[in-house]
Amino acid sequence: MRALNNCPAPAKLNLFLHVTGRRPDGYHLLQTVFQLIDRGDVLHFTLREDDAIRRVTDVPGVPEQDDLIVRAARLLQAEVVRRTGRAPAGVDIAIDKILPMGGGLGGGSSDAATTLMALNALWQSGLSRQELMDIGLPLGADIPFFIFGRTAFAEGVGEALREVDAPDCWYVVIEPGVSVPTAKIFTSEHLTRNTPLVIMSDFSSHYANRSDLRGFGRNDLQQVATRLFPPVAEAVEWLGAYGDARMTGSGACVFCAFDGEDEADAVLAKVPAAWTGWKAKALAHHPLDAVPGFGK
Ligand SMILES: C[C@](O)(CO)[C@H](O)COP(=O)(O)OP(=O)(O)OC[C@H]1O[C@@H](n2ccc(N)nc2=O)[C@H](O)[C@@H]1O
Ligand SMILES: Nc1ncnc2c1ncn2[C@@H]1O[C@H](COP(=O)(O)OP(=O)(O)OP(=O)(O)O)[C@@H](O)[C@H]1O
Repeated sequence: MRALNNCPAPAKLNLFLHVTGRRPDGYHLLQTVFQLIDRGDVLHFTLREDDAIRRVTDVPGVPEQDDLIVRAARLLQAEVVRRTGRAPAGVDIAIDKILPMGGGLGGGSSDAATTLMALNALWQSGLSRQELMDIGLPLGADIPFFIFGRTAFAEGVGEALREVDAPDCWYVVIEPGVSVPTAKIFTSEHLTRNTPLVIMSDFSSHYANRSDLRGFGRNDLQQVATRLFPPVAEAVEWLGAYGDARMTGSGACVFCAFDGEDEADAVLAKVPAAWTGWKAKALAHHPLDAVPGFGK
């Protein structure tokens, strides 16, 4: 096998996100539910004759050497060298980037996760899912989730994952047109860091017969982000007229759940022209999950 084309890197939504503490290294302890959705970037991998790792698509604002895709590929390549004493073939990586950066949709993390899974298959390196998750975590707190590949209740900094059921619903997502730097939100003096712990079954029982999150949890980062980025506040207020609108991750995107596609379409038709809006369906599994060799 010389190439793997059309590898999906789906986005995630944080259905709720509680900040429950802070570690001595400054990272925050979270409780969240990660939901995969059927919208994302698409990556293409072609092996090279030499051992170079190259991103062959220009991504505005992200130099090749800083790209999480390239950094993830290098880490896996180094791990293969450590295990076998031989460098695997280099790779050209192309990306169809559609997810906004600093959108809270986990785009960069998902790209990196797909890279680790695809190269594990192309190089036949045989690493387990857990080993790939361990390689990814230092690059981004959301990477282990994308490799885990199921709707997940997450704790720690997002790396302690348990599969959980969530409704098979539709989401309307609004991109308010700003990019939110995650670190700026977490370092704010206004961030509350002491939300009481919930237990996973609280979430499951709340969600048993409904798609609406109303009454369960919140996104603790939202208060800080809406204060710093007024367009995020405007999007929450606008979408909030149709249901429980919440921010995902550290923002900027805002989402709301709907039982049916028709309801989502009706709201989407009204999104003000100044914003980008789209719908997506909840995914219970990562689309690469069903492909053999991507992690075992
Ligand atoms: C907030 C979430 O979107 C929830 O899904 C993610 O945990 C953020 O993940 P991410 O964008 O991949 O962020 P990272 O690159 O890991 O971290 C960026 C910065 O955010 C802060 N950060 C991030 C995650 C976390 N649990 N605590 C933190 O304090 C740290 O200052 C870190 O330097
Ligand atoms: N392949 C990549 N795609 C997007 N961003 C990347 C990539 N590689 C590095 N980055 C950097 O990571 C930053 C965060 O991008 P990303 O799209 O993951 O944010 P996000 O959706 O807010 O993520 P999260 O929900 O994890 O906070 C970008 O601003 C960019 O500088």
